[in-house]
Amino acid sequence: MLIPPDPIQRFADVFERAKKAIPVDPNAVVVASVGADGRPSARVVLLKDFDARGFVFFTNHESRKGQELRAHPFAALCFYWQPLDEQVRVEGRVEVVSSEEADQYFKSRARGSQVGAWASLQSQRLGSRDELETRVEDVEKRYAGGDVPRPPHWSGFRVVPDRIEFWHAQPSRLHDRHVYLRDGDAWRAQMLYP
Ligand SMILES: Cc1cc2nc3c(=O)[nH]c(=O)nc-3n(C[C@H](O)[C@H](O)[C@H](O)COP(=O)(O)O)c2cc1C
Repeated sequence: MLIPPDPIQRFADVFERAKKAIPVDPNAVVVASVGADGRPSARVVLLKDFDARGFVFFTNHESRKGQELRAHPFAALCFYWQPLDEQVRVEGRVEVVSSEEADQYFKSRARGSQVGAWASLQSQRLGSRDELETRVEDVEKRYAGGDVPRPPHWSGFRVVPDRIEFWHAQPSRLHDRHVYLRDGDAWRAQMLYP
């Protein structure tokens, strides 16, 4: 098989197929970060945008992942689309998206999610559900009758890829692995043993 030259276009093609095959959250992706002690942590987020600049998700920048990614700005993403028998791994440096980009996405969110972004001290210890509900009510009161602004601690991270790997299952169990390594402005593709 000839390896397609552009991994971003290839991702776009696979993602289109994933959206058709998977009714719920086809954009769910595991993101791994590394703590100050060198210990990795991983969780699922939703991919909200991607293009040649990178892969974007939104979160609380004071959360565990937020603190880790700001202190050590490298991440690994891992998509697995079972109906497609396809895994895509993306690695690279992490940047914070522009305020305009974050504002634009925040405005498109449901009001409940906007309120939640203020009310939730994501990843901090929560004493009780009541405590959380009281915080939600307080935020609702504060912004009653008006728009909910984007909290300063809530924004997007863009993973700027320097390595993208496509893994595709083969019936022989000798699966296909194509890795793309960034080479200046271009990509260099090679196969890997499965
Ligand atoms: C399907 C799914 C989608 C999720 N999407 C997001 C998301 O886009 N942003 C986010 O901050 N957390 C999202 N979460 C919650 C995270 O997995 C995680 O619990 C939370 O961000 C706290 O992670 P941390 O303590 O490592 O920072 C999602 C969870 C699931 C299961």
